[in-house]
Amino acid sequence: RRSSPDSNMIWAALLGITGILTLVLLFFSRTRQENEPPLDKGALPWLGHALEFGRDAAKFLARMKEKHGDVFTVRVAGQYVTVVLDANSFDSVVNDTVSLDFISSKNQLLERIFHLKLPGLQPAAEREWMERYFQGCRFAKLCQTMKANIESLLLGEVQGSSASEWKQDSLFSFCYSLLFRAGYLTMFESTGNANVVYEEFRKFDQLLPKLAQGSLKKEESQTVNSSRERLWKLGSADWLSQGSGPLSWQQSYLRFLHEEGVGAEMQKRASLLQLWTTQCNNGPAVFWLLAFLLTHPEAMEALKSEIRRLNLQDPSGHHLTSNSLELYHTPVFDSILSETLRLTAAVLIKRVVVEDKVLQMASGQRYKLRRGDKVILFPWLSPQMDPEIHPEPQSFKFDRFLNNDRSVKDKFYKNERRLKYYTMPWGAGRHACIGKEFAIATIKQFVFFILTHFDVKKLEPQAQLPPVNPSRYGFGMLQPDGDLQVQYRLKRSQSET
Ligand code: HEM
Ligand SMILES: CCCCC[C@H](O)/C=C/[C@@H]1[C@@H](C/C=C\CCCC(=O)O)[C@@H]2C[C@H]1OO2
Repeated sequence: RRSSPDSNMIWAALLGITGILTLVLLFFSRTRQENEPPLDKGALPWLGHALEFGRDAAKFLARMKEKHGDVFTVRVAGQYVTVVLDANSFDSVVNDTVSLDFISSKNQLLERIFHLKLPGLQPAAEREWMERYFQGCRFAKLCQTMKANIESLLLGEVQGSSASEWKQDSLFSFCYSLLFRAGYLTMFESTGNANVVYEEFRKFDQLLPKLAQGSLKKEESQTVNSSRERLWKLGSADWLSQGSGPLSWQQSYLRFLHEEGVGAEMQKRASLLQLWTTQCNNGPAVFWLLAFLLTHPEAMEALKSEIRRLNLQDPSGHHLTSNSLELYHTPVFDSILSETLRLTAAVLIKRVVVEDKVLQMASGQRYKLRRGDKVILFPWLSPQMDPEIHPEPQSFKFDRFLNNDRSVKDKFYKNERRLKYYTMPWGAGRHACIGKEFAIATIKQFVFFILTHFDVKKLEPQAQLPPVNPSRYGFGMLQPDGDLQVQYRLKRSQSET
């Protein structure tokens, strides 16, 4: 069959265009330059490693570390991301506020996840406001109210059931729901319907990683949109028309935003951001801690014996208040919490390179970073799961952070160098967690109350920990895929009083 002159011309044009595109791609395509980290662009044009990264960031980054070492650059959806996994060199990332910027990448996420734009708001002013709130009298009041809410919600769970009757529940749902509701009543609306907000919040939270990565399916997108709308409505608080009582944390925050010139619509959206930021980690943290205790009897026994030694009473015979509980030395509990967070806190620390930078490694090596690229740390992989720092890193060892004399162990080494960052659940530098002390106080209150007032056991004695949901790597506390069935009841001595 003979082709017409027209189709010959079309073929020639197509070939020409393809040739030009190939030349342009070759010319502009990125190659590794001298003194730059190893470059791994992945097989897919433009997308690079985006799919593998999104599916399971921990697995992907571990594979790259195996291939390239502690520093490398990968292509992820058109972006070049340099990953730094040498904990001895973290300071040159977390302490650099000149060449590296946190805000622009955070703002992108805020817009995508919460439809939130706060152009007039100074991030430093907001952070300062929050830091001040989590100190002194207001902090003490928050701890007290949180303690009261935790206790009444926990006791509410067994109200009406007879003294020795075991109740059954799924541990993750139980912990997340209870801590969310206690946190909501403490910081947001003390008279609100925390159950309804929690149900909606979970739908949103479950899809948040996919929303952040832009990989939602159509029906998931609809769920997220309607959940977000409902949460905006449920969570909007009016700080102006309140009576004479003290403002809640949320109302004070909204008043602060108003004074900074933020309008009502963005205030409502910022409220949801803060609801997520302040409530998404405590429940999962307590779940993992209790799940480790239930699957490691020696850890449970060590903690119970520490609690018995405290006697949980002050010399005047009164039960401990939340403040005095914080004052007690609880090295075993502290070690168990650190070990829990080492295994299950998995935030990605991300910065944008705003001017060309030389990354100074502890080894003396220097790497050039290009403006416009991103830099990330993933402390879960390194230092938290590094076998040179923490032998048998996959195992839960309740005394990993204890010295032989039961004092807190804080000396860890890599390559004979003492590490500043041997575990990093709270982030580091100018953007580290603001609520750390409050979170620790809350987790301690919850765990101590449950162990002193309830009997708790696994439903199936042989049951193991559920696996991790791999889509959560990078988004704060990990969550399980599945759950752990447990039984609990009020302790005899408590039900008699
Ligand atoms: C186990 C519990 C918690 C863990 C593991 C945790 C962890 C973190 C981490 C790693 C960051 C920094 C993320 C980054 O560098 O991008 C962060 C930020 C933050 N956390 Fe926490 N957090 C917890 C609980 C809380 C609680 C209870 C509150 C408040 C009530 C809170 C308030 C905040 C706030 C406001 C920020 C934002 C800081 C900023 O943007 O500058 N966190 N948290
Ligand atoms: C999702 C963006 C909001 C950031 C708010 C705040 O600065 C951080 C709060 C962290 C948050 C960390 C989770 C995700 C960060 C996104 C990682 C990425 O850039 O891909 C969560 C609550 C706080 O601890 O864990």
